[in-house]
Amino acid sequence: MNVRQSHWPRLNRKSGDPKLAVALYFHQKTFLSRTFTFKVNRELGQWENTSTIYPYLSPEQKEKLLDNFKVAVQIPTVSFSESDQNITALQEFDLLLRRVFPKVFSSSLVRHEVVGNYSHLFTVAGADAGLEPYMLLAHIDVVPANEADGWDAPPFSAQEIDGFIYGRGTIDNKQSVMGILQALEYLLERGYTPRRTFYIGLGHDEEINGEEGAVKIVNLLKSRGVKLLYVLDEGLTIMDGVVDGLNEPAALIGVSEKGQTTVKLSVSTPPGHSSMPPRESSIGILASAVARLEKNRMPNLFGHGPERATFEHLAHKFGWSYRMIMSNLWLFSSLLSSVLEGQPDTNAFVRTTTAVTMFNSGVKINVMPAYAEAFVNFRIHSSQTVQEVLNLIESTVSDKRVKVEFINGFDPLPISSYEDDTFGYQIIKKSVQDIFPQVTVTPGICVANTDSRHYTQLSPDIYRFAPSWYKPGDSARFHGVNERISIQNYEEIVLFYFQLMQNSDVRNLPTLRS
Ligand SMILES: CCCCCCCC/C=C\CCCCCCCC(=O)N[C@@H](Cc1ccccc1)C(=O)O
Ligand SMILES: [Zn+2]
Ligand SMILES: [Zn+2]
Repeated sequence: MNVRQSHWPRLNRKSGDPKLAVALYFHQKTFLSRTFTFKVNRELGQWENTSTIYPYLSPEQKEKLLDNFKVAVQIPTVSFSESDQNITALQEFDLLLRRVFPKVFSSSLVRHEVVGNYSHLFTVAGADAGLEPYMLLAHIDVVPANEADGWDAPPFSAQEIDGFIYGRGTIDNKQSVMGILQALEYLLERGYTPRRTFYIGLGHDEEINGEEGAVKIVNLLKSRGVKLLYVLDEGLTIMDGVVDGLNEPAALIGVSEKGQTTVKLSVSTPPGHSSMPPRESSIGILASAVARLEKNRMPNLFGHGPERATFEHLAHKFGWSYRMIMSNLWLFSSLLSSVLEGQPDTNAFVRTTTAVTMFNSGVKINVMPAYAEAFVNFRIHSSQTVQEVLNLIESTVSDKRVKVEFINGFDPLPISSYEDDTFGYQIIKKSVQDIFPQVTVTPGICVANTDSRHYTQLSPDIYRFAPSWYKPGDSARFHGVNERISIQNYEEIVLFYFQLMQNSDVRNLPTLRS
């Protein structure tokens, strides 16, 4: 029997997962020499009987939450650069939050503080001060968007097309900002008193490093001696149809995020008349170096980081041909990793990526340029370090005329626990399964960075996930054109946070049935 039935009747559309553990031992030099366990979600035992408010939205609530979300998307809270943000929009956003979430801002249970001028910290007091608090994060700012790049609707219009709301921030990350507060608003309206204290941190500068928002919130919490049971921020999503051979949707909970480093390559040559050019120009030398970096990608490290666990958890969900490949990785690992490196999003999962993002040179068409520079941004796989990547860059560039300068960087983030007895991971997993019963939950690695990387001193268990649906073609919407979310998905997101806040109120996870 699925014991959750008694507490969440509607939510139990999925039957219990089968118990299955098959361990295969391989003897190759790569990760395949380690145990490869086909670990299927184990059904957890009896959940504590807390009084829960049923996750339901009335037609009026659906209409209201959509209106609120649209207005949020219409406010252009753009971070242009570290020194250029749309301050007026951030102020307007502050007023919006106060207007549309009256319960949150008036409840005696909620303390609201503005941090770093435009970020927000909410402390929601739990009835049992003995329980360790948790924290939900999201960010208000967005990257710039230009309609002329090919948007089907103006990027700050929140226009509705075929059941989708179009606009910058709809999946990065106003769906979480508004979804979290909307869920809390509805819970408070329905008389909810949390048992476990929780924090909500809404940063205003995530897209430009989070120094004024997340970093200041962390310092404030540290000064108060706060320790967090878990942290949940934006990050991975529900993947549907993105991975070849995987026929069911999978919610990937980011248990870590990649590191990154940016280097500047530059070449200086004597300037001169373009009618008597040297054999190689500064631009040509630099272009060759950049081309070598693009051509000689960083090694495919599939299996050396948490992506191995992703495939372990998903193995039983693949079609038979892929299952056979995964059951015989000693033979087929290079085949699988070459499939993964075939698409930009899955490629990002298996290696340190190389992105040439800026290239500048030249002043006049008949003057040989004295100087050329390029910036290359690397996102570092979990099993590598900044130093190792820098060494590989030097050996690939391998041209004394090209100066390689380290601009900034940080190593991949620690890997948070995703064990059966890890509170945060299991609560997020249960909340996903409550709202999305058709979805398999698995750990993953977040390929981009989030504000949560500033929280490592407050908690060892940091997760990066928001339940947006991610389908083929959607990778181009992040920071790209036609960013959008379906209306149904936004409602699901509100319900997910609604459920997460209540699920987090259990004192302990159920003990596992043997
Ligand atoms: C097996 C399946 C593999 C699928 C893998 C990949 C799927 C990718 C899905 C979603 C990715 C969304 C990432 C959302 C978070 C975006 C956050 C962001 O943009 N962060 C900025 C932060 C930053 C960092 C440093 C300087 C300035 C800003 C970023 O990382 O650039
Ligand atoms: Zn984001
Ligand atoms: Zn972003």
